[in-house]
Amino acid sequence: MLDALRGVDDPELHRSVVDLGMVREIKIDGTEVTVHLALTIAGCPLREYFHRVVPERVRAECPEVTAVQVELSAMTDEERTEAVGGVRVTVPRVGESGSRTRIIAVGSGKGGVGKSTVAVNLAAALAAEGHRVGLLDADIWGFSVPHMLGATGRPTIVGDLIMPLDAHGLAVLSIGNFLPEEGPVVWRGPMLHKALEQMLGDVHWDDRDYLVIDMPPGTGDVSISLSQFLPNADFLLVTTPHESAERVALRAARMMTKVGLRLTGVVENMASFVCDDCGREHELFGTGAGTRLAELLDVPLLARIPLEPACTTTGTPTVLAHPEAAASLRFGELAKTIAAKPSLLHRPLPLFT
Ligand SMILES: Nc1ncnc2c1ncn2[C@@H]1O[C@H](COP(=O)(O)OP(=O)(O)OP(=O)(O)O)[C@@H](O)[C@H]1O
Repeated sequence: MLDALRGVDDPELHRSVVDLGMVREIKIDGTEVTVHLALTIAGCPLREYFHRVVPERVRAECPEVTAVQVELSAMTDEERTEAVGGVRVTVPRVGESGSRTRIIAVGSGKGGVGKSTVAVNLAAALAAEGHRVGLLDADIWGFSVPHMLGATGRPTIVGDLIMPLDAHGLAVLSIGNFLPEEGPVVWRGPMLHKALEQMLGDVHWDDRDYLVIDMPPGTGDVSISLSQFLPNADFLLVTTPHESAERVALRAARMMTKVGLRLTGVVENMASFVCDDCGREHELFGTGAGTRLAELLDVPLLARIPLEPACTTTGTPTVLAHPEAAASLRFGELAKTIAAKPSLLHRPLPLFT
């Protein structure tokens, strides 16, 4: 019976209820079974999940069982600390040596060029390729990821570990999940540094394959902190074809090298418009900006994403809502390009060092 329960995972901690020490008692009375589980938090929103999954699992493993009762209680503080402590030990923190999570930081010079759109769709496209992906919205002042993914709830906290939200198969966390809807963020450098440290270290990212980070535009305290926490991050710079965006992106790239971030490649967003009727691609805002910027920075132009009216849809990333759209196909190619290169160009920009 214990073996049957080994197949039941705590959906937040992603560990078997047996390994987490949640199984308190198993009573067998003929062909009827009662399982008592101690949950990590009282009033756990996952009660319904356990009432459904435990009987399913037991019946699948032991077909002779005719009835399964599930009783739930809550762990004590000490028991919870021990259970969560076990999770921490086996899962290295993101950015620590031993963590196999590849960090993809998505930044831009100017705001509004589609950095969050690229981060969200890249994360979803990587997940669609079968990778386990986390998405951290570090755009402290302009967070938009909760809205874009419909992940506006509050995260659960187990012991001192924060559980990211689940949205479309992505583990997601934004500063917006801790703040009132329209609340302002008035944080100075040291507070920001601490908040970011917590969002990387105290969140149960669970050894994901990728953690995509939506950075704030430009460079500043957040970029400096992240360069310290995550020196091996792959950094993608998003720009649009507009000359002004290109200039600002170039300046941002220079500043990034000064804080030690390493640029991996350029993504040109809103690069063109693909006509539904004739299928032709029109360069509405001029050509060559992404290529020029990539050449100047001596990094590859990783993708050119066309304008996509459906990109404004909120709640579901375009790659999932409209997988056939031209932009979605390019996001898919971008995900493949990134996944195909286990370690992209980890080196300082030659021009500016
Ligand atoms: N390829 C695209 N086609 C059409 N609309 C797009 C595209 N990319 C982004 N957008 C739209 O442009 C607006 C700005 O995008 P987004 O919020 O991703 O930019 P950002 O660079 O993250 O901005 P900020 O720095 O202010 O957070 C959004 O309304 C988004 O839906």
